[in-house]
Amino acid sequence: MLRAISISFRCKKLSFPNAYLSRTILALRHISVTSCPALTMKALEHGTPPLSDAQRRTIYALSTPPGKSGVAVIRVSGPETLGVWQRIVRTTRAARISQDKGKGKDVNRSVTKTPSILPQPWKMERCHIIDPHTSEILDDALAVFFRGPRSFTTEDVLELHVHGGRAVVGAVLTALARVPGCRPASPGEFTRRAYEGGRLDLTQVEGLRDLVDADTESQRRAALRVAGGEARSQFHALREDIIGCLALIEALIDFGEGEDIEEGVFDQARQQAQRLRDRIQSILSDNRRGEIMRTGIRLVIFGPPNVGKSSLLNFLAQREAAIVTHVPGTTRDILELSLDIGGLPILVADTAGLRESPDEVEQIGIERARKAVQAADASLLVLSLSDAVSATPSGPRLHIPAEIAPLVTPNTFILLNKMDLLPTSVLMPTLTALPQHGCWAVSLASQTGTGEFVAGLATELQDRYNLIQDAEGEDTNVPLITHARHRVHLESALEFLDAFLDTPAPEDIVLGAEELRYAAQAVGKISGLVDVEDVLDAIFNQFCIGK
Ligand SMILES: Nc1nc2c(ncn2[C@@H]2O[C@H](COP(=O)(O)OP(=O)(O)OP(=O)(O)O)[C@@H](O)[C@H]2O)c(=O)[nH]1
Ligand SMILES: [Mg+2]
Repeated sequence: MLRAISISFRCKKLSFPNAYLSRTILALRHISVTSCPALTMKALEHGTPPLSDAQRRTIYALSTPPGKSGVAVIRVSGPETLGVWQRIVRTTRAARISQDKGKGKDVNRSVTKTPSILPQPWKMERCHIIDPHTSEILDDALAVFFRGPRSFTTEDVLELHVHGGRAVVGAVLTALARVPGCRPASPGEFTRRAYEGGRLDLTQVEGLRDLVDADTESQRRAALRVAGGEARSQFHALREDIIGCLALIEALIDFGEGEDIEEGVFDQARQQAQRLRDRIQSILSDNRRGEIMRTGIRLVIFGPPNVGKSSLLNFLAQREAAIVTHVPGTTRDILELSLDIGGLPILVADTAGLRESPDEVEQIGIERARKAVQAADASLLVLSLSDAVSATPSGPRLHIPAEIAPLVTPNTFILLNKMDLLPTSVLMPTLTALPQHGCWAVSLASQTGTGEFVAGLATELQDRYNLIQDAEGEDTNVPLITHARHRVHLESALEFLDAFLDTPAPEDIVLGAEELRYAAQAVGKISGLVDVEDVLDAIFNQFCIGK
């Protein structure tokens, strides 16, 4: 139908004879009649061409998860929202008003018979939802009208809080489909309208999505900050400063130093660019903390066979996720689980025990385990305490098998398991000789020391990812970058600033200005201020319908 309309417009522009035009439109109508549902037929019978999706600008969707629930929220947004209210919402307020005027006796019975009255914006009202054709009551509900631009999408928005049964929701959605100008929303369309209306920038859109997806406390806190506009204002300030630097150079190009412009402006611009460069560099040197916190810290459990790696995974998951037997080489493939450890999102992976093995299948598993350790954000080496610690004249000494040693770094956490197998006389001096940080001794069989281990691991990870809260419970040293997309644009802004700083002397100032312009554009792309059409679909399509 869209194509039909655009062709007819083009025909008009080229001044085709009217007879030709009407034949074309008739033919196109025929196409739409054969390809469109009953609604189209009905519209044509009444002599009005059906509306295209683009024309039906008012969208609606169930915003709560489908299925049975106490309450379901249906959202409507767009220019026809008030029309929707008038057609399907009958408030008890309206009935009361008409009763006061002596036109009705019983408020409840007269609600649907009462003509609609305008909503009181931002106030929740008790109402009946009615079928616009039959006036049948579909539900006893609550409705709230948000008058644009003071709404989520910046358009008029209506929220219907109905009973969360499938039949109720289905009936209300069907009623909405019957209101002219309305169509179902596509995934993320409400948020996209909020973005297009200037209510949110792209970082806030991403923050909102992360908030919906947040599984742990740290993810929730980080997403809430971004959705609230913290990243938006910082990226905005950065872009403004680059533009300020560009303004100096533009002034030099237009007027020249010395005559109309005071001396030293070029040097001033260079110093400013250098400071901006350092600022971006320090934002980028965050060890990907923001991205890791959002997606989860990848922690790989590794070590020799039969030391209790799978037992550890099961303990952390609090269920029998992995197979545990006394046979060395039980685990072959990588088993990954998403867990919440001390409020941190952790993707824990159990791996095959590392050893020389003639078994082809086991060899593949071992190779996968090695690669997983190398690609991980953090790794945890599990050893059996009795095998790993040997007595030496200078005290107990930790022994790491030769095939595992290359994978161990100063950042590797160590868990010494099976401490129940060591006699107390040997255990006590061993425990006192262990490193103070990142090393724990436990018995997964008897669950001795496991509480200290989990708390210690969480603290170490919080330290490492620098997510420490201050006395007021606020996170300190919060990373600005939370998505790989931000990093890509900041890296290119850094390159443009470097290119500006490399521009030789004031002669090439025009080229230098161009570099600064690109740097500002790169930072602008993070917020969606320029030229980001290509990324919009990717970002909004990840939302569920109704968001
Ligand atoms: N005594 C004792 N036995 C344990 C402890 N933890 C695990 N085990 C036993 O050690 C054996 C091996 O445990 P797993 O968890 O399968 O060890 P794994 O490191 O995953 O072994 P692979 O998958 O073969 O690499 C099982 O029989 C467990 O019951 C412990 O703390 N003490
Ligand atoms: Mg195992």
